[in-house]
Amino acid sequence: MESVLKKYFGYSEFREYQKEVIEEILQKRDCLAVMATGSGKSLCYQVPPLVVKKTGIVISPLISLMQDQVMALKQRGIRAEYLGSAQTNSTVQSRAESGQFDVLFMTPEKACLIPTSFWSKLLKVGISLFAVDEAHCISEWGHDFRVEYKQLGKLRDVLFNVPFVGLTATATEKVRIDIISSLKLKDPHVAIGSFDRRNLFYGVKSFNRGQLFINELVGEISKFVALSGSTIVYCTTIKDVEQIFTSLKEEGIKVGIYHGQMDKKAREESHRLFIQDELNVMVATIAFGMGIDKPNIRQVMHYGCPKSLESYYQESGRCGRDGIASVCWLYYTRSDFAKADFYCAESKTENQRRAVMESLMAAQQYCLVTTCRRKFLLNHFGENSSTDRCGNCDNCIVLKKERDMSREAFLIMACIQSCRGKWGLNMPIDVLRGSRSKKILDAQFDKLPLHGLGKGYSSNWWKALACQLISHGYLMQTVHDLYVTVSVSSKGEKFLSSARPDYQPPLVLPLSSEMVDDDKHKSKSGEAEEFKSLATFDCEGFSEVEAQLYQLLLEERLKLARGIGTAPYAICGDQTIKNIALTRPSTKARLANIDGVNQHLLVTHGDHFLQIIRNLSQGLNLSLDGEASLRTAMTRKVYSLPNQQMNNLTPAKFEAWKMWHEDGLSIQKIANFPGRSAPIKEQTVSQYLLDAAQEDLPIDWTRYCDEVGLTREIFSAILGAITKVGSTERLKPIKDELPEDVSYAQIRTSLVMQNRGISSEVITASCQNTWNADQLPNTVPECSLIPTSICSMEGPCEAEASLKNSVAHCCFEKNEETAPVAITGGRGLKLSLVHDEDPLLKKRQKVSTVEEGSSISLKATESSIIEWLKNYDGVTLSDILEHFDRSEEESVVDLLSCLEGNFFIYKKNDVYRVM
Ligand SMILES: Nc1ncnc2c1ncn2[C@@H]1O[C@H](COP(=O)(O)OP(=O)(O)OP(=O)(O)O)[C@@H](O)[C@H]1O
Repeated sequence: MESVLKKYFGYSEFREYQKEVIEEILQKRDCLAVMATGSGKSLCYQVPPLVVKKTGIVISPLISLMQDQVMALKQRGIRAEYLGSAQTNSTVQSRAESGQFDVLFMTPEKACLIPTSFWSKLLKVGISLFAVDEAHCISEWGHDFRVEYKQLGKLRDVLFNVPFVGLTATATEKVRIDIISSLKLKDPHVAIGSFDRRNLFYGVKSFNRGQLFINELVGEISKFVALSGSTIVYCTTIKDVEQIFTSLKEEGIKVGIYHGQMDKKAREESHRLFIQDELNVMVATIAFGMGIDKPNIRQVMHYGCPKSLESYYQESGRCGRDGIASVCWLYYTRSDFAKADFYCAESKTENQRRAVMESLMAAQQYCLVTTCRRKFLLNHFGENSSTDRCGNCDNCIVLKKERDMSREAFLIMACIQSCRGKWGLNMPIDVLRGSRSKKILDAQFDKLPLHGLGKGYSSNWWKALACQLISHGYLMQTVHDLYVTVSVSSKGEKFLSSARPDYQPPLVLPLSSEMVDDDKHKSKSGEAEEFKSLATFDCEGFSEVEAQLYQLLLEERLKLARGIGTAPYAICGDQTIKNIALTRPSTKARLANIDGVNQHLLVTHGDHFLQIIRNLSQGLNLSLDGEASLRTAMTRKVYSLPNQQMNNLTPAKFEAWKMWHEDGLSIQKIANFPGRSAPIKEQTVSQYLLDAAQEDLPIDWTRYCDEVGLTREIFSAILGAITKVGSTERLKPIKDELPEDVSYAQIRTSLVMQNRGISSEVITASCQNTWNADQLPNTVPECSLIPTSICSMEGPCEAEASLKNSVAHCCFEKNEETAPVAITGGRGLKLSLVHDEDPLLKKRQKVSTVEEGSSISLKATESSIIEWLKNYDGVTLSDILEHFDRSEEESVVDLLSCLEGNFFIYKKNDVYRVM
């Protein structure tokens, strides 16, 4: 699974829920995945076909959506196609039935109408899964019910034994049950993710219709586009779409238009241009909907309140699908809330009308809340938010002004009560504002003592206050067929009973933006200032030139995409480009290591990318393979070899020694020094230093032992193992005598120290390892067996002394279930102190077990490494070095880089695996 993920998608980690769903599908279990938009549901059906190498069928509701997905999959080297009315290639169906595609998309109509012979032929070659994307369309309770989806359950009997998978981003419990029964899912694995889109900022503003506001909006959008990229502006009417489109166009912005009255061709063209980044902004009605699969939309604006919170969540959720910070702004006017009649027009029953009204009320409430908007949204979808302040919505980041509104609250609540709770908000507010309309006179509300007492505030101000009182539980709304009434709740009654016209208990409430505007507490420019920071490019961790490089790389990706007629995001995501701008890889191996770089990208465009990175970095004076902190701290020096004769010291070794000895760099820093074509292993650097020592160059042994983690105890154990083995010709038998966590670097160091007569006294006593005395290997032999050079050392260290008193020939073997077990009496048994929780050690253990007894020295070649790696589920570099012990570490590392760069192998957590 993981090699498929890296090879085809370029990612190194699965996201939450992906792995479990894929594993269940591979076990042939039916699944239902309810995961937020952009959470990565597609991967759940894209990976299994590539793992089992059998076609996966995916039902998708829209041709445009299928076409975009096919385009993106092809860019990853995945054999994908679609079947549906728009498919002009007549060979697709016959190629599909012989299993020539990894992923085959179909409309529900096509899946139901295609002859059964198609399925039987395909079943013969094998079907890995039958996935139904946007599965909520199956349910009449869902917001996008599609009658053709209902028929899909029939295929359950035809595709017996094929795992069925339903995927959706929005599903209430009712819809979930409907999906399971309609698709006839058998004991499905249900994965329900969070609806929280943490990378999305939510904000709401009220506005007054008119060109003045549109100009302001256009200004905001152009600032945003210049910094951050794609924006969608959703409008509630075609008139608004046209007006905003024209204004943006006049401003010189690359803008597209999309609505239901355009002809199909024009709509498709608009869609294509936006997807391919040829347009920066799309102004559209919600007709520009479900088919948008573009992951790098950075902003979704709603010009007008949407009809429900469900549709708002869906529409706003189209931004930031790649996980990068993105923003969702909703602009509303009070008149948006009076559209119930319009939205209810198509509802036939009272229940349906009530549902529409309730949805609209929830959207209205979302606009008006002064508390955390994310929490409000999540609560609406039945999910609890872990915090009251998300820190990523306007209400959380802009401190709302608060003030005591007890008098105003008293007035409106008392007035609602006086009007006997039979009205919506308009009547009591008109009464408070002193209206003498016919309705008021007829009801004799002009006689009420409260009449005219609220003249000082606008009608919208009172509505905003009422909304606050609703969300704080003082007032409540009741939905009737086509109207809503507002009444005082028991909490409100309590407040009223403890208040008098001249005294009210304090009631401090935050001022919503409408109230602030009305109160004239805040200037217009003040508000613009507050939100300015949100429309900035998210350049965390970027220097100014790196941000420049990022923009240039985006342009290069666009050019490349144009050249091959695809969307830039299909080549690689924005996050991948960010990582490239930050690390500026100089070799294919380094490029391959970047998250999001897949094999197809590397093979097809790798050289081109490397060339661009090199040129652009050079132009901007940025080093390649950069690590910000190191890069600024130092520049790479060129060392020349001293004149003296040093047969075994190559320039690379000498350079490493100089960097360590003279510049004081650690082994780790030298290994990762920027400017290398690829980082070398720390073991390689430590070996270089040992080689330098053998050439009589001075080494600070105390510092060196500290860096390679050689303690006196380990040193002593190694000497013991050397004596026991009786030869230093090969390191493996010595290593086998030692605990797993003793490294080759430590063994080599001990050998060189032994050769050069360096005493263990040089090792700082404080350099302790974690072995307990009773865990220490009891391999220290009788003193007489220790080679003279060791015996000549000045006095044994504490550990050596304690070892001498221990029982000889006692060792530990790894017990899979429990802690290490002591086994006595064995001869030459392996000693393996295993930390059970460390999976890497387990892997090494597996390898060394297999290798036991092997005494043939092997040389590494590309094919021998691959062949050998095939036998294991993950092997570390030291395993490889141990196995191919006739090859120099440096050349093994080079070979591995090469294999990695060509996607034959991949590395994760320092473990190598075959693709
Ligand atoms: N494991 C992963 N690591 C990094 N990125 C990922 C991973 N899985 C998916 N993505 C990326 O996340 C983005 C959204 O994924 P995807 O299109 O599958 O979302 P989705 O849940 O299907 O959304 P929607 O409901 O809108 O269809 C894509 O750009 C995808 O490449």
